[in-house]
Amino acid sequence: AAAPAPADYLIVGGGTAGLVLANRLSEDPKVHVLVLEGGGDGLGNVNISDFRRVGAAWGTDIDWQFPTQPLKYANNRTLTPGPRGKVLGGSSAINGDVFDRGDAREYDQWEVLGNTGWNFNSLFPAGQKSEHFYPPPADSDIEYVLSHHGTTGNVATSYSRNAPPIHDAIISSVANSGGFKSSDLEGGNATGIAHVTNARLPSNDTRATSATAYYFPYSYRPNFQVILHATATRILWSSTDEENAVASGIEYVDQSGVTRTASGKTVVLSAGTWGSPPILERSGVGNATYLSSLGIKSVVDLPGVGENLSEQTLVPMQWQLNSSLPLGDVTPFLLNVESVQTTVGPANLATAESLLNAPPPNLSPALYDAHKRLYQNHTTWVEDYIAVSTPAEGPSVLVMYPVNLHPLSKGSVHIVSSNGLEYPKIEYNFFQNPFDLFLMAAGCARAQKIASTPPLSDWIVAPIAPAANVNTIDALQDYVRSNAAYTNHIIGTALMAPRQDGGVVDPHLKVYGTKNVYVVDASVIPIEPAAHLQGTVYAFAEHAATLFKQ
Ligand SMILES: Cc1cc2nc3c(=O)[nH]c(=O)nc-3n(C[C@H](O)[C@H](O)[C@H](O)COP(=O)(O)OP(=O)(O)OC[C@H]3O[C@@H](n4cnc5c(N)ncnc54)[C@H](O)[C@@H]3O)c2cc1C
Repeated sequence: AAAPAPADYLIVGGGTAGLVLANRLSEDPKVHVLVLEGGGDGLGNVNISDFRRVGAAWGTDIDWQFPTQPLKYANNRTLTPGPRGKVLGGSSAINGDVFDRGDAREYDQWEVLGNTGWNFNSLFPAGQKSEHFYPPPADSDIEYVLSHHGTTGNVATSYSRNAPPIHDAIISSVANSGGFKSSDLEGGNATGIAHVTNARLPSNDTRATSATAYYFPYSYRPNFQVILHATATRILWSSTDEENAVASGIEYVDQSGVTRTASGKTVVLSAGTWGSPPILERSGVGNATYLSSLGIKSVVDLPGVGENLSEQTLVPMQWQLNSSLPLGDVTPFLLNVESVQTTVGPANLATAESLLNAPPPNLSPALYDAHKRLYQNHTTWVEDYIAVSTPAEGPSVLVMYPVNLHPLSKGSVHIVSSNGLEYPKIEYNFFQNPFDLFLMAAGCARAQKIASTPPLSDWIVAPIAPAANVNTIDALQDYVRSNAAYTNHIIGTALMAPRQDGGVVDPHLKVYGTKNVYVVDASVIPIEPAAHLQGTVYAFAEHAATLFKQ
Protein backbone atom coordinates (compact mmCIF):
# COMPACT_ATOMS: atom_id res chain seq x y z
CA ALA A 1 0.00 0.00 0.00
CA ALA A 2 1.12 3.57 -0.63
CA ALA A 3 2.50 5.53 2.30
CA PRO A 4 0.07 8.09 3.77
CA ALA A 5 0.20 11.60 2.26
CA PRO A 6 2.78 13.96 3.80
CA ALA A 7 1.31 15.96 6.65
CA ASP A 8 2.06 19.46 7.85
CA TYR A 9 2.10 18.07 11.38
CA LEU A 10 2.79 14.41 12.03
CA ILE A 11 1.84 13.70 15.66
CA VAL A 12 2.90 10.47 17.36
CA GLY A 13 0.30 9.49 19.98
CA GLY A 14 -3.41 10.31 20.00
CA GLY A 15 -3.40 10.68 23.77
CA THR A 16 -4.30 13.45 26.18
CA ALA A 17 -1.95 16.13 24.87
CA GLY A 18 -1.65 14.84 21.29
CA LEU A 19 -5.34 15.17 20.48
CA VAL A 20 -5.57 18.68 21.97
CA LEU A 21 -2.75 19.81 19.72
CA ALA A 22 -4.13 17.96 16.68
CA ASN A 23 -7.55 19.51 17.21
CA ARG A 24 -6.30 23.09 17.54
CA LEU A 25 -3.94 22.84 14.56
CA SER A 26 -6.64 21.30 12.33
CA GLU A 27 -8.98 24.23 13.07
CA ASP A 28 -7.26 25.72 10.02
CA PRO A 29 -8.59 23.64 7.10
CA LYS A 30 -5.40 24.31 5.14
CA VAL A 31 -3.29 22.55 7.78
CA HIS A 32 -3.06 18.77 7.36
CA VAL A 33 -2.65 16.96 10.67
CA LEU A 34 -1.91 13.24 10.82
CA VAL A 35 -1.91 11.35 14.13
CA LEU A 36 -0.33 7.92 14.57
CA GLU A 37 -1.90 6.13 17.54
CA GLY A 38 -0.64 2.80 18.86
CA GLY A 39 -4.06 1.71 20.15
CA GLY A 40 -7.58 1.56 18.72
CA ASP A 41 -10.50 3.99 18.97
CA GLY A 42 -11.94 2.52 22.19
CA LEU A 43 -15.51 3.11 21.01
CA GLY A 44 -18.04 0.99 22.91
CA ASN A 45 -15.55 0.09 25.65
CA VAL A 46 -17.48 0.64 28.91
CA ASN A 47 -14.24 0.51 30.89
CA ILE A 48 -13.55 3.91 29.31
CA SER A 49 -16.98 5.55 29.31
CA ASP A 50 -18.24 4.38 32.72
CA PHE A 51 -16.07 6.10 35.32
CA ARG A 52 -17.50 3.85 38.04
CA ARG A 53 -15.33 1.12 36.51
CA VAL A 54 -12.08 2.99 37.26
CA GLY A 55 -9.29 0.42 37.20
CA ALA A 56 -11.14 -2.12 35.08
CA ALA A 57 -9.14 -1.11 32.00
CA TRP A 58 -5.77 -1.61 33.70
CA GLY A 59 -4.10 -4.78 32.54
CA THR A 60 -6.34 -5.05 29.46
CA ASP A 61 -5.51 -4.50 25.79
CA ILE A 62 -6.03 -0.70 26.10
CA ASP A 63 -3.23 -0.48 28.68
CA TRP A 64 0.45 -0.57 27.65
CA GLN A 65 1.34 -2.15 31.05
CA PHE A 66 4.90 -0.87 31.36
CA PRO A 67 7.06 -3.17 33.53
CA THR A 68 9.19 -1.25 36.03
CA GLN A 69 12.37 -2.10 37.95
CA PRO A 70 12.32 -3.24 41.60
CA LEU A 71 12.27 -0.35 44.10
CA LYS A 72 15.85 -0.38 45.38
CA TYR A 73 15.07 2.01 48.23
CA ALA A 74 11.74 0.42 49.19
CA ASN A 75 12.44 -3.21 50.06
CA ASN A 76 13.14 -4.17 46.45
CA ARG A 77 9.44 -4.50 45.76
CA THR A 78 8.29 -4.73 42.14
CA LEU A 79 5.08 -2.82 41.54
CA THR A 80 2.39 -4.04 39.15
CA PRO A 81 3.14 -2.75 35.65
CA GLY A 82 2.51 0.97 35.29
CA PRO A 83 -0.75 1.57 33.43
CA ARG A 84 -0.76 3.92 30.39
CA GLY A 85 -3.66 4.27 27.97
CA LYS A 86 -3.14 2.50 24.63
CA VAL A 87 -6.18 3.90 22.88
CA LEU A 88 -7.40 7.20 21.43
CA GLY A 89 -7.49 9.54 24.42
CA GLY A 90 -4.41 7.85 25.88
CA SER A 91 -4.23 7.85 29.65
CA SER A 92 -7.23 10.21 29.90
CA ALA A 93 -9.30 7.19 28.81
CA ILE A 94 -8.16 4.92 31.65
CA ASN A 95 -7.29 7.29 34.48
CA GLY A 96 -9.06 8.00 37.79
CA ASP A 97 -10.94 10.86 36.07
CA VAL A 98 -10.06 13.47 38.71
CA PHE A 99 -9.63 16.86 37.01
CA ASP A 100 -7.88 19.55 39.03
CA ARG A 101 -5.18 22.18 38.92
CA GLY A 102 -2.06 22.95 40.90
CA ASP A 103 -0.88 26.06 42.70
CA ALA A 104 0.10 29.27 40.88
CA ARG A 105 3.50 29.23 42.61
CA GLU A 106 4.27 25.82 41.11
CA TYR A 107 3.44 26.89 37.56
CA ASP A 108 5.49 30.06 38.04
CA GLN A 109 8.54 27.91 38.79
CA TRP A 110 8.38 26.55 35.22
CA GLU A 111 9.29 30.03 34.02
CA VAL A 112 11.92 30.61 36.71
CA LEU A 113 13.66 27.47 35.38
CA GLY A 114 14.18 29.33 32.11
CA ASN A 115 10.96 28.56 30.24
CA THR A 116 9.87 32.04 29.21
CA GLY A 117 6.09 32.40 28.95
CA TRP A 118 5.23 29.24 30.93
CA ASN A 119 3.65 30.46 34.15
CA PHE A 120 0.31 30.60 35.95
CA ASN A 121 -0.78 33.61 33.89
CA SER A 122 -0.49 31.61 30.68
CA LEU A 123 -1.47 28.17 31.99
CA PHE A 124 -4.58 29.18 33.94
CA PRO A 125 -6.46 30.64 30.94
CA ALA A 126 -5.21 27.73 28.83
CA GLY A 127 -6.69 25.39 31.43
CA GLN A 128 -9.97 27.30 31.38
CA LYS A 129 -10.00 26.97 27.60
CA SER A 130 -9.91 23.18 28.02
CA GLU A 131 -12.65 23.00 30.66
CA HIS A 132 -16.44 23.00 30.52
CA PHE A 133 -17.46 23.06 34.18
CA TYR A 134 -20.95 21.95 35.17
CA PRO A 135 -21.82 23.27 38.67
CA PRO A 136 -23.39 20.83 41.12
CA PRO A 137 -27.20 20.80 41.45
CA ALA A 138 -28.68 23.71 43.46
CA ASP A 139 -29.47 21.47 46.44
CA SER A 140 -25.91 20.14 46.63
CA ASP A 141 -23.81 20.91 49.70
CA ILE A 142 -20.59 21.01 47.66
CA GLU A 143 -18.95 24.46 47.53
CA TYR A 144 -17.28 25.87 44.42
CA VAL A 145 -16.12 29.17 42.91
CA LEU A 146 -17.27 29.52 39.31
CA SER A 147 -14.44 31.87 38.28
CA HIS A 148 -11.91 29.17 39.17
CA HIS A 149 -13.16 27.12 36.23
CA GLY A 150 -13.60 27.31 32.48
CA THR A 151 -17.21 27.15 31.34
CA THR A 152 -17.02 26.90 27.55
CA GLY A 153 -14.13 24.51 26.94
CA ASN A 154 -13.99 20.96 25.61
CA VAL A 155 -13.56 18.71 28.65
CA ALA A 156 -16.72 18.30 30.74
CA THR A 157 -15.97 18.61 34.46
CA SER A 158 -18.35 18.20 37.38
CA TYR A 159 -18.56 17.15 41.01
CA SER A 160 -19.99 13.93 42.24
CA ARG A 161 -23.41 14.09 43.88
CA ASN A 162 -24.04 15.25 47.42
CA ALA A 163 -21.33 14.61 49.95
CA PRO A 164 -21.97 12.19 52.82
CA PRO A 165 -22.27 13.93 56.25
CA ILE A 166 -18.89 12.63 57.40
CA HIS A 167 -17.30 15.06 54.92
CA ASP A 168 -18.21 17.99 57.18
CA ALA A 169 -16.47 16.20 60.04
CA ILE A 170 -13.37 15.54 57.92
CA ILE A 171 -13.17 19.19 56.84
CA SER A 172 -13.60 20.40 60.44
CA SER A 173 -10.94 18.03 61.76
CA VAL A 174 -8.44 19.23 59.18
CA ALA A 175 -9.18 22.83 60.24
CA ASN A 176 -9.05 21.92 63.94
CA SER A 177 -5.62 20.34 63.55
CA GLY A 178 -3.72 23.11 61.76
CA GLY A 179 -5.01 22.96 58.20
CA PHE A 180 -7.88 24.86 56.67
CA LYS A 181 -10.89 24.69 54.44
CA SER A 182 -10.82 25.91 50.84
CA SER A 183 -13.96 26.81 48.88
CA ASP A 184 -12.39 25.59 45.63
CA LEU A 185 -8.78 24.55 45.01
CA GLU A 186 -8.76 25.26 41.27
CA GLY A 187 -8.11 29.01 41.10
CA GLY A 188 -4.36 29.10 41.76
CA ASN A 189 -4.28 28.73 45.52
CA ALA A 190 -4.20 24.98 45.95
CA THR A 191 -3.76 24.94 49.74
CA GLY A 192 -6.61 23.60 51.88
CA ILE A 193 -9.28 20.89 51.91
CA ALA A 194 -12.09 20.84 49.35
CA HIS A 195 -14.07 18.54 47.11
CA VAL A 196 -12.44 17.61 43.87
CA THR A 197 -13.78 17.88 40.32
CA ASN A 198 -13.89 15.03 37.85
CA ALA A 199 -13.76 14.83 34.05
CA ARG A 200 -17.37 13.73 33.67
CA LEU A 201 -20.43 14.82 31.75
CA PRO A 202 -23.13 14.90 34.45
CA SER A 203 -26.10 14.61 32.07
CA ASN A 204 -25.29 11.02 31.14
CA ASP A 205 -22.61 10.22 33.73
CA THR A 206 -19.89 9.44 31.23
CA ARG A 207 -16.19 10.09 31.44
CA ALA A 208 -14.72 12.88 29.32
CA THR A 209 -11.46 11.92 27.58
CA SER A 210 -9.31 13.84 25.14
CA ALA A 211 -10.90 11.67 22.43
CA THR A 212 -14.50 12.51 23.38
CA ALA A 213 -13.55 16.16 23.93
CA TYR A 214 -11.12 16.87 21.10
CA TYR A 215 -11.42 14.16 18.45
CA PHE A 216 -14.76 12.38 17.92
CA PRO A 217 -16.84 15.58 17.50
CA TYR A 218 -14.24 16.87 14.98
CA SER A 219 -13.37 13.67 13.10
CA TYR A 220 -15.37 14.95 10.12
CA ARG A 221 -12.54 17.41 9.37
CA PRO A 222 -10.80 16.05 6.25
CA ASN A 223 -7.51 17.58 7.43
CA PHE A 224 -7.63 15.80 10.86
CA GLN A 225 -6.54 12.24 10.13
CA VAL A 226 -5.76 9.41 12.51
CA ILE A 227 -4.10 6.08 11.77
CA LEU A 228 -4.95 3.58 14.52
CA HIS A 229 -2.87 0.60 15.66
CA ALA A 230 0.25 2.36 14.37
CA THR A 231 3.19 1.93 16.76
CA ALA A 232 5.90 4.48 16.02
CA THR A 233 9.42 3.14 16.38
CA ARG A 234 11.78 5.92 15.23
CA ILE A 235 12.16 9.26 13.53
CA LEU A 236 13.27 9.28 9.88
CA TRP A 237 15.84 11.98 9.10
CA SER A 238 16.40 13.81 5.85
CA SER A 239 19.51 15.39 7.33
CA THR A 240 21.53 14.56 10.40
CA ASP A 241 23.75 17.63 10.27
CA GLU A 242 25.12 18.27 13.70
CA GLU A 243 22.84 20.55 15.75
CA ASN A 244 20.51 20.92 12.77
CA ALA A 245 18.93 17.52 12.28
CA VAL A 246 15.87 17.57 10.02
CA ALA A 247 13.13 14.94 10.37
CA SER A 248 11.19 13.77 7.33
CA GLY A 249 8.75 11.43 9.04
CA ILE A 250 8.22 8.45 11.27
CA GLU A 251 8.71 4.72 10.91
CA TYR A 252 5.87 2.71 12.45
CA VAL A 253 4.62 -0.86 12.71
CA ASP A 254 1.01 -1.50 11.73
CA GLN A 255 -1.50 -3.93 13.21
CA SER A 256 -0.22 -6.84 11.09
CA GLY A 257 3.38 -6.22 12.09
CA VAL A 258 4.31 -4.57 8.78
CA THR A 259 6.82 -1.71 8.98
CA ARG A 260 5.58 1.45 7.25
CA THR A 261 6.48 5.11 7.08
CA ALA A 262 4.56 8.37 7.32
CA SER A 263 6.03 11.68 6.30
CA GLY A 264 5.58 15.07 7.88
CA LYS A 265 7.05 18.55 7.68
CA THR A 266 6.97 18.89 11.45
CA VAL A 267 7.20 15.84 13.72
CA VAL A 268 5.63 16.02 17.18
CA LEU A 269 6.11 13.29 19.78
CA SER A 270 3.08 13.01 22.09
CA ALA A 271 3.62 9.41 23.14
CA GLY A 272 3.78 10.20 26.86
CA THR A 273 6.44 10.28 29.58
CA TRP A 274 7.45 6.67 28.98
CA GLY A 275 6.67 6.67 25.25
CA SER A 276 8.42 9.72 23.78
CA PRO A 277 12.01 9.37 25.14
CA PRO A 278 12.44 5.82 23.73
CA ILE A 279 11.49 7.10 20.26
CA LEU A 280 14.07 9.88 20.56
CA GLU A 281 16.75 7.42 21.71
CA ARG A 282 16.09 4.95 18.89
CA SER A 283 16.45 7.89 16.52
CA GLY A 284 19.89 8.82 17.84
CA VAL A 285 18.77 11.62 20.17
CA GLY A 286 19.99 11.00 23.71
CA ASN A 287 23.14 10.19 25.63
CA ALA A 288 25.59 9.52 22.76
CA THR A 289 27.84 7.22 24.79
CA TYR A 290 24.94 5.07 25.92
CA LEU A 291 23.37 4.97 22.46
CA SER A 292 26.63 3.92 20.86
CA SER A 293 26.80 0.99 23.33
CA LEU A 294 23.54 -0.16 21.72
CA GLY A 295 24.90 0.34 18.21
CA ILE A 296 22.83 3.47 17.58
CA LYS A 297 24.49 6.32 15.71
CA SER A 298 24.24 9.61 17.57
CA VAL A 299 22.30 12.40 15.87
CA VAL A 300 22.07 14.81 18.82
CA ASP A 301 24.03 14.20 22.03
CA LEU A 302 21.33 15.06 24.58
CA PRO A 303 21.97 13.34 27.93
CA GLY A 304 18.73 14.65 29.46
CA VAL A 305 16.59 12.33 27.31
CA GLY A 306 14.92 9.78 29.59
CA GLU A 307 16.29 11.31 32.81
CA ASN A 308 14.46 13.30 35.54
CA LEU A 309 11.54 10.86 35.72
CA SER A 310 9.40 12.24 38.51
CA GLU A 311 6.47 10.42 40.07
CA GLN A 312 4.40 11.37 43.09
CA THR A 313 4.19 8.51 45.60
CA LEU A 314 1.18 7.61 47.70
CA VAL A 315 0.59 5.28 50.62
CA PRO A 316 -2.81 3.88 51.65
CA MET A 317 -4.13 4.28 55.22
CA GLN A 318 -7.47 2.98 56.52
CA TRP A 319 -9.71 3.41 59.56
CA GLN A 320 -12.78 1.44 60.63
CA LEU A 321 -15.82 3.71 61.05
CA ASN A 322 -18.58 3.11 63.58
CA SER A 323 -21.45 2.94 61.10
CA SER A 324 -22.34 1.97 57.58
CA LEU A 325 -22.73 5.14 55.50
CA PRO A 326 -25.06 4.98 52.51
CA LEU A 327 -22.95 6.44 49.70
CA GLY A 328 -24.98 5.85 46.56
CA ASP A 329 -23.10 4.89 43.44
CA VAL A 330 -21.24 8.16 42.85
CA THR A 331 -19.38 9.43 45.89
CA PRO A 332 -17.12 12.43 45.86
CA PHE A 333 -13.78 12.59 47.51
CA LEU A 334 -11.81 15.27 49.26
CA LEU A 335 -8.32 16.60 48.75
CA ASN A 336 -6.34 18.17 51.55
CA VAL A 337 -3.22 19.98 50.32
CA GLU A 338 -0.58 21.43 52.65
CA SER A 339 2.93 22.81 52.80
CA VAL A 340 5.82 20.79 54.22
CA GLN A 341 5.77 23.08 57.23
CA THR A 342 2.12 22.32 58.06
CA THR A 343 2.49 18.61 57.46
CA VAL A 344 5.60 17.96 59.54
CA GLY A 345 4.66 20.36 62.34
CA PRO A 346 7.11 22.27 64.61
CA ALA A 347 8.50 19.11 66.27
CA ASN A 348 9.86 17.67 63.02
CA LEU A 349 10.68 20.84 61.13
CA ALA A 350 14.41 20.89 61.90
CA THR A 351 14.83 17.28 60.73
CA ALA A 352 12.88 18.02 57.55
CA GLU A 353 15.03 21.06 56.81
CA SER A 354 18.32 19.27 57.36
CA LEU A 355 17.23 16.45 55.04
CA LEU A 356 16.01 18.91 52.43
CA ASN A 357 19.29 20.82 52.61
CA ALA A 358 21.50 17.75 52.18
CA PRO A 359 22.85 17.71 48.61
CA PRO A 360 20.46 15.42 46.74
CA PRO A 361 21.76 12.58 44.58
CA ASN A 362 20.61 12.47 40.98
CA LEU A 363 18.83 15.84 40.85
CA SER A 364 19.97 18.70 38.63
CA PRO A 365 20.97 21.84 40.57
CA ALA A 366 18.35 23.90 38.70
CA LEU A 367 15.50 21.56 39.67
CA TYR A 368 16.80 21.33 43.21
CA ASP A 369 16.78 25.12 43.54
CA ALA A 370 13.20 25.20 42.23
CA HIS A 371 12.18 22.71 44.93
CA LYS A 372 13.89 24.74 47.63
CA ARG A 373 12.00 27.84 46.49
CA LEU A 374 8.72 25.91 46.74
CA TYR A 375 9.66 24.99 50.30
CA GLN A 376 10.70 28.51 51.28
CA ASN A 377 7.44 29.92 49.91
CA HIS A 378 5.40 27.42 51.96
CA THR A 379 4.00 26.14 48.67
CA THR A 380 1.80 23.04 48.56
CA TRP A 381 3.85 19.86 48.91
CA VAL A 382 1.81 17.11 50.62
CA GLU A 383 -1.66 16.03 49.62
CA ASP A 384 -4.17 13.62 51.14
CA TYR A 385 -6.76 11.92 48.98
CA ILE A 386 -9.60 11.28 51.42
CA ALA A 387 -12.59 9.04 50.70
CA VAL A 388 -15.06 6.72 52.39
CA SER A 389 -15.94 3.28 51.12
CA THR A 390 -18.84 1.11 52.23
CA PRO A 391 -18.57 -2.64 51.73
CA ALA A 392 -21.62 -4.78 50.93
CA GLU A 393 -21.74 -5.78 54.60
CA GLY A 394 -20.36 -4.14 57.72
CA PRO A 395 -19.34 -0.61 58.64
CA SER A 396 -17.72 1.88 56.28
CA VAL A 397 -13.99 2.50 55.98
CA LEU A 398 -12.21 5.86 55.88
CA VAL A 399 -9.30 5.92 53.44
CA MET A 400 -6.54 8.52 53.32
CA TYR A 401 -3.66 8.44 50.88
CA PRO A 402 -0.83 10.83 51.79
CA VAL A 403 1.02 11.88 48.60
CA ASN A 404 4.44 13.51 48.18
CA LEU A 405 3.73 16.04 45.43
CA HIS A 406 7.34 17.11 44.80
CA PRO A 407 9.66 14.13 45.13
CA LEU A 408 13.39 14.93 45.09
CA SER A 409 14.17 11.35 43.98
CA LYS A 410 14.22 11.11 40.22
CA GLY A 411 14.19 8.01 38.04
CA SER A 412 14.69 7.31 34.36
CA VAL A 413 13.36 5.58 31.25
CA HIS A 414 15.80 4.24 28.64
CA ILE A 415 15.70 1.81 25.75
CA VAL A 416 17.61 -1.44 26.20
CA SER A 417 18.09 -2.18 22.49
CA SER A 418 17.40 -0.63 19.11
CA ASN A 419 14.35 -2.90 18.69
CA GLY A 420 11.41 -0.53 18.19
CA LEU A 421 8.89 -2.78 19.91
CA GLU A 422 10.93 -3.70 23.00
CA TYR A 423 9.81 -2.07 26.25
CA PRO A 424 12.21 0.40 27.86
CA LYS A 425 13.81 -0.02 31.28
CA ILE A 426 12.02 2.13 33.85
CA GLU A 427 13.50 3.06 37.23
CA TYR A 428 11.29 5.01 39.63
CA ASN A 429 13.98 5.30 42.34
CA PHE A 430 11.34 6.10 44.95
CA PHE A 431 12.96 7.26 48.22
CA GLN A 432 16.49 7.44 46.86
CA ASN A 433 16.43 10.79 48.62
CA PRO A 434 15.80 10.33 52.38
CA PHE A 435 13.77 13.56 52.51
CA ASP A 436 11.05 11.90 50.40
CA LEU A 437 10.72 8.97 52.80
CA PHE A 438 10.73 11.23 55.85
CA LEU A 439 8.06 13.43 54.33
CA MET A 440 5.80 10.49 53.47
CA ALA A 441 6.11 9.23 57.05
CA ALA A 442 5.32 12.72 58.32
CA GLY A 443 2.34 12.75 55.97
CA CYS A 444 1.11 9.52 57.60
CA ALA A 445 1.57 11.02 61.07
CA ARG A 446 -0.38 14.08 59.93
CA ALA A 447 -3.21 11.85 58.64
CA GLN A 448 -3.25 10.07 62.01
CA LYS A 449 -3.53 13.44 63.72
CA ILE A 450 -6.47 14.46 61.52
CA ALA A 451 -8.21 11.15 62.25
CA SER A 452 -7.74 11.54 66.00
CA THR A 453 -9.06 15.13 66.08
CA PRO A 454 -12.77 15.77 66.82
CA PRO A 455 -15.28 15.69 65.24
CA LEU A 456 -13.87 13.06 62.83
CA SER A 457 -12.47 11.04 65.75
CA ASP A 458 -16.07 10.50 66.96
CA TRP A 459 -16.77 8.49 63.79
CA ILE A 460 -13.72 6.24 64.11
CA VAL A 461 -13.54 2.90 65.92
CA ALA A 462 -9.90 2.01 65.24
CA PRO A 463 -7.18 2.20 62.61
CA ILE A 464 -6.99 -0.77 60.23
CA ALA A 465 -3.67 0.04 58.52
CA PRO A 466 -1.22 0.98 59.72
CA ALA A 467 -1.97 -0.46 63.18
CA ALA A 468 -2.38 1.92 66.13
CA ASN A 469 1.13 1.23 67.45
CA VAL A 470 2.76 2.22 64.15
CA ASN A 471 2.89 5.85 65.18
CA THR A 472 6.50 7.03 65.27
CA ILE A 473 8.30 8.54 62.27
CA ASP A 474 10.66 5.52 62.23
CA ALA A 475 7.84 2.99 62.28
CA LEU A 476 5.90 4.96 59.68
CA GLN A 477 8.97 5.08 57.42
CA ASP A 478 8.96 1.27 57.50
CA TYR A 479 5.26 1.30 56.70
CA VAL A 480 5.88 3.62 53.74
CA ARG A 481 8.79 1.53 52.43
CA SER A 482 6.55 -1.56 52.47
CA ASN A 483 3.37 0.00 51.11
CA ALA A 484 4.06 3.08 48.97
CA ALA A 485 2.99 2.97 45.35
CA TYR A 486 2.68 5.15 42.27
CA THR A 487 0.04 7.77 41.51
CA ASN A 488 0.49 7.55 37.70
CA HIS A 489 1.50 11.23 37.52
CA ILE A 490 4.80 10.76 35.70
CA ILE A 491 6.64 13.75 34.19
CA GLY A 492 10.09 15.08 33.35
CA THR A 493 11.77 12.63 30.92
CA ALA A 494 11.96 15.15 28.06
CA LEU A 495 12.43 18.10 30.38
CA MET A 496 11.60 21.61 29.21
CA ALA A 497 14.64 23.48 30.55
CA PRO A 498 17.87 25.08 29.32
CA ARG A 499 20.09 22.47 27.73
CA GLN A 500 22.86 22.89 30.31
CA ASP A 501 20.32 22.03 33.03
CA GLY A 502 19.43 18.68 31.46
CA GLY A 503 16.76 20.10 29.18
CA VAL A 504 15.52 18.19 26.14
CA VAL A 505 13.15 20.79 24.69
CA ASP A 506 13.26 24.58 24.61
CA PRO A 507 10.30 26.81 25.61
CA HIS A 508 8.85 26.31 22.11
CA LEU A 509 8.92 22.55 22.85
CA LYS A 510 11.47 21.96 20.10
CA VAL A 511 14.06 19.26 20.74
CA TYR A 512 17.53 20.79 21.05
CA GLY A 513 19.73 20.16 18.04
CA THR A 514 16.82 19.53 15.66
CA LYS A 515 15.05 21.79 13.19
CA ASN A 516 11.54 20.31 13.28
CA VAL A 517 11.09 17.76 16.08
CA TYR A 518 8.90 18.70 19.05
CA VAL A 519 7.63 16.98 22.20
CA VAL A 520 4.13 17.81 23.42
CA ASP A 521 3.11 15.60 26.34
CA ALA A 522 3.61 15.27 30.08
CA SER A 523 7.27 14.31 29.63
CA VAL A 524 8.30 17.96 29.21
CA ILE A 525 6.60 19.20 32.40
CA PRO A 526 9.36 20.27 34.80
CA ILE A 527 7.48 20.68 38.12
CA GLU A 528 4.53 18.61 39.33
CA PRO A 529 1.32 20.46 40.18
CA ALA A 530 -0.31 20.01 43.60
CA ALA A 531 -2.97 18.06 41.82
CA HIS A 532 -3.64 15.06 39.66
CA LEU A 533 -1.95 15.60 36.35
CA GLN A 534 -4.46 15.69 33.52
CA GLY A 535 -5.85 19.20 34.17
CA THR A 536 -2.27 20.46 33.84
CA VAL A 537 -1.64 18.33 30.72
CA TYR A 538 -4.73 19.78 29.04
CA ALA A 539 -3.68 23.34 29.98
CA PHE A 540 -0.13 22.67 28.83
CA ALA A 541 -1.32 21.27 25.48
CA GLU A 542 -3.71 24.19 24.89
CA HIS A 543 -0.86 26.63 25.53
CA ALA A 544 1.45 24.56 23.31
CA ALA A 545 -1.13 24.74 20.50
CA THR A 546 -1.29 28.53 20.86
CA LEU A 547 2.50 28.69 20.52
CA PHE A 548 2.46 26.42 17.46
CA LYS A 549 -0.17 28.60 15.81
CA GLN A 550 1.96 31.69 16.33
C1 LIG B 1 -4.02 4.67 35.62
C2 LIG B 1 -3.91 6.16 35.60
C3 LIG B 1 -4.67 6.92 36.50
C4 LIG B 1 -4.57 8.30 36.49
N1 LIG B 1 -5.43 9.03 37.25
C5 LIG B 1 -5.51 10.36 37.06
C6 LIG B 1 -6.57 11.11 37.63
O1 LIG B 1 -7.48 10.61 38.28
N2 LIG B 1 -6.57 12.46 37.39
C7 LIG B 1 -5.61 13.07 36.65
O2 LIG B 1 -5.67 14.28 36.51
N3 LIG B 1 -4.61 12.37 36.08
C8 LIG B 1 -4.56 11.04 36.24
N4 LIG B 1 -3.60 10.32 35.59
C9 LIG B 1 -2.57 11.03 34.84
C10 LIG B 1 -3.03 11.54 33.49
O3 LIG B 1 -4.03 10.74 32.94
C11 LIG B 1 -1.80 11.59 32.58
O4 LIG B 1 -0.81 12.37 33.19
C12 LIG B 1 -2.07 12.19 31.21
O5 LIG B 1 -3.20 11.59 30.64
C13 LIG B 1 -0.84 12.01 30.33
O6 LIG B 1 -1.05 12.61 29.08
P1 LIG B 1 0.00 12.45 27.91
O7 LIG B 1 -0.56 13.15 26.74
O8 LIG B 1 1.34 12.83 28.38
O9 LIG B 1 0.11 10.88 27.64
P2 LIG B 1 -1.03 9.84 27.23
O10 LIG B 1 -2.37 10.38 27.48
O11 LIG B 1 -0.69 8.55 27.89
O12 LIG B 1 -0.88 9.70 25.66
C14 LIG B 1 0.14 9.00 25.01
C15 LIG B 1 -0.45 8.40 23.74
O13 LIG B 1 0.58 7.95 22.89
C16 LIG B 1 0.29 6.66 22.42
N5 LIG B 1 1.57 6.02 22.15
C17 LIG B 1 2.54 5.70 23.04
N6 LIG B 1 3.61 5.18 22.41
C18 LIG B 1 3.30 5.18 21.10
C19 LIG B 1 3.99 4.77 19.93
N7 LIG B 1 5.22 4.27 20.00
N8 LIG B 1 3.36 4.90 18.73
C20 LIG B 1 2.12 5.42 18.64
N9 LIG B 1 1.42 5.82 19.71
C21 LIG B 1 2.01 5.70 20.92
C22 LIG B 1 -0.50 6.02 23.54
O14 LIG B 1 -1.24 4.91 23.10
C23 LIG B 1 -1.35 7.18 24.02
O15 LIG B 1 -2.54 7.30 23.29
C24 LIG B 1 -3.66 8.93 35.60
C25 LIG B 1 -2.91 8.18 34.71
C26 LIG B 1 -3.04 6.80 34.68
C27 LIG B 1 -2.25 6.01 33.68
